[in-house]
Amino acid sequence: MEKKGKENGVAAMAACYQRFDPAAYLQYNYTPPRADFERKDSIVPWKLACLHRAFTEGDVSGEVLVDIGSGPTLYQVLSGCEVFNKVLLTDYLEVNRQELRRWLQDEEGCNLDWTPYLQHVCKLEGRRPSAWMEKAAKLREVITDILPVDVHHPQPLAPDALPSAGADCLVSCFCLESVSPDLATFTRALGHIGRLLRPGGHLLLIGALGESYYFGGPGVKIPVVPLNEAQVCGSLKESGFTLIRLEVYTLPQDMRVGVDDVTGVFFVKARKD
Ligand SMILES: C[S@@+](CC[C@H](N)C(=O)[O-])C[C@H]1O[C@@H](n2cnc3c(N)ncnc32)[C@H](O)[C@@H]1O
Ligand SMILES: O=S(=O)(c1ccc2c(c1)CN[C@@H](CF)C2)N1CCSCC1
Repeated sequence: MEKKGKENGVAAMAACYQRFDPAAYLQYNYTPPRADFERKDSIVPWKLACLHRAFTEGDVSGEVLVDIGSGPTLYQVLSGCEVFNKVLLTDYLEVNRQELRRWLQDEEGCNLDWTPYLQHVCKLEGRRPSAWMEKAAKLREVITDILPVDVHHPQPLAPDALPSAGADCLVSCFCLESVSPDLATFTRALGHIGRLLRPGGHLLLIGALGESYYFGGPGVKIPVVPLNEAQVCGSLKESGFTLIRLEVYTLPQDMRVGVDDVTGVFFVKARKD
């Protein structure tokens, strides 16, 4: 794509996000019936189990974990907060950073109660579900910053955001494909965030398969670059990552409720070469 076209696509995407509504987004994706902990085939326990295993199987360690494109959600770091003593959350929009700050500062006005997610991860860790308050306190202790990020910039974070060696681990969920107009831009963005990671550091990536749009609020239809597994693997290789594990979840028919056209979800654990 010639340079002008690439910039236009990214600019158009940024314009869509000016209408993103964190409260609606949380309601569409993170409350029942879509987010159901009781269903055996539910996506939310699957995602939390993928993250729990990835963070606790012994090869992931260090000081600094960065979540790229956090949005208004915290589930991404519920397992990682027990492994890293410095966790950075990041997002492009101030409205999302404000939502995260409200939870972090235990203020009124949060748009989602994360207790069921905290309790579920405590169960995965073999702790009693009532330990969720301790986990919430741990999160509030280790999340040291909530920063602006733009994955389309070669340097997605402010220069002083990370130690010179880079982060030890990155996690990113439903971000890159949701902010990229095409596969080349997705791959470029993956390369940009890869530069935030030290060599040998780990990337945990969760994303949508086969999705071409989602609603980021009432009437806020946001385009998504539809991906398949082969394209995800190709982009990882092209961006200097070695794949450790790829897992795929296929959405049950009744989970396809119109807020998006996602058909499946991938989980990737990879290591930076
Ligand atoms: C689909 S949401 C994913 C939110 C969350 N990680 C999750 O798992 O639900 C995509 C997020 O990407 C953010 N975003 C939009 N443009 C971005 C950009 N250029 N760089 C980084 N993040 C961006 C949006 O603000 C939004 O929070
Ligand atoms: O956790 S999910 O896999 C999920 C969670 C978030 C998103 C999607 C899917 C797909 N569209 C994304 C747009 F970027 C956002 N999930 C989909 C099934 S029901 C519960 C929510």
